Amino acid sequence: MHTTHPLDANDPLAAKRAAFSLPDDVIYLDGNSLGVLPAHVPARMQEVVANEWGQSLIRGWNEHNWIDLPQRVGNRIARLVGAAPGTVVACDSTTINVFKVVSAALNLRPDRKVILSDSGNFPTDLYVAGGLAELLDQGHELRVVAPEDVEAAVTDELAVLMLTQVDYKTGRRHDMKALTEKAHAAGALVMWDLAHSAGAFPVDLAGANADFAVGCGYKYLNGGPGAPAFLYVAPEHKNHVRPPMTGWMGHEAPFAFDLDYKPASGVDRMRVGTPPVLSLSALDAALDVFDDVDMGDIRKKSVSLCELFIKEVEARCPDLKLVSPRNEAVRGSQVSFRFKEGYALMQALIANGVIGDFRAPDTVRFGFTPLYISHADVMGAVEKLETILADRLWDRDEFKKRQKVT
Ligand SMILES: Cc1ncc(COP(=O)(O)O)c(C=O)c1O
Ligand SMILES: Nc1c(O)cccc1C(=O)C[C@H](N)C(=O)O
Repeated sequence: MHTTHPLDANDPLAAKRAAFSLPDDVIYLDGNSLGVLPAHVPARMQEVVANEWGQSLIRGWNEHNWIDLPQRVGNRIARLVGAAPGTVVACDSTTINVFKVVSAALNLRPDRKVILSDSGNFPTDLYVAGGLAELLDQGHELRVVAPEDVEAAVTDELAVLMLTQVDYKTGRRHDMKALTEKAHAAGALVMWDLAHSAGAFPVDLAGANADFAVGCGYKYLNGGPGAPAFLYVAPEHKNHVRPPMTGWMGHEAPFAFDLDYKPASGVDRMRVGTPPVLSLSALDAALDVFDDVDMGDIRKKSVSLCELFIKEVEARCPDLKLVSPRNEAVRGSQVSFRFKEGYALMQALIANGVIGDFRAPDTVRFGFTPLYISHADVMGAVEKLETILADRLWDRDEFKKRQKVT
């Protein structure tokens, strides 16, 4: 196993690894699916559970300002995705936020009926948009084209262009600014799913003029399994959108217990019910690791890690075929390869301490999270990969048996 690599010598993020609790015997290349536990989070959670909840009880809503956690955490995420304060709220799951945002966007384009997306989108986004079109029963259509055909498919029929910036399987990255501009020129609104972008590289929602965005709290933001997600509404829409879920936490005065619904001003109207204080507190604490980090440094190191991985795998594991873009400019922070027995290969890798994941039918996927992964880890992972392939260690029944969650 490599313990040092020359490219790690001047890494401005090297010290960050100590801020995470990583098992010693694991090279973790799956932070794009579930981020790593920041080392200070357990103590913070102990404090929240034992003192905030345990001692303050119901008084905690005021004493610890639990009620504003969605905005406070939202504002911290806003900084990472190039959004102004007061435009992001941390709430619900990404799936639910897709529903809320697409519905609100359709409502702003009542004369148009087409939602355009691509076949590289994460299925939940497509399921939700298709389901919403059915539910509305007003003739809406979800149109799905190949990722490379999106630009040409933008027409003046579009109400909403709904895209995930980084393809979860291949790591291919859409040009957010160019596609947003194109959609706006056609009179459409745009929603970006930043699940594989937020915390992975600099995102500039305001600079791209995006209308809406959603994203996950448990991937590169390290908020823990099932962490709350976030949503963004551009300043020009945030006081006009009509939320589809008119819950009391999106009301202008929830504690007036008024019988009539009046939306809160700003992005708060997209909140629905009581915030999950424990999970939001974990996400809030986890975001501390970004406080003194330059997202430009994260991107620089991410590119370097991905380039090294691609170069070494292609040189040493010729049976693997690269599916990610070779050009870093159109790639996120993950690298995928195709291998016929990809599932068994990934299980063998995991059994040997290298954790990535598998996406059907034949893709092995490796996420590179610069806050806690080094170039030495990349070399260590490639070495295991090379041995497992050379010795056909994947070719065992135990590695071929599918698990419930892959
Ligand atoms: C791009 C993308 N969008 C949405 C989701 C789903 O989010 P959730 O299951 O947290 O609602 C995921 C991953 O699960 C994803 O990768
Ligand atoms: N959310 C997940 C889960 O609950 C279990 C296993 C994986 C996930 C994921 O996040 C998958 C992920 N969005 C992906 O990019 O494939």
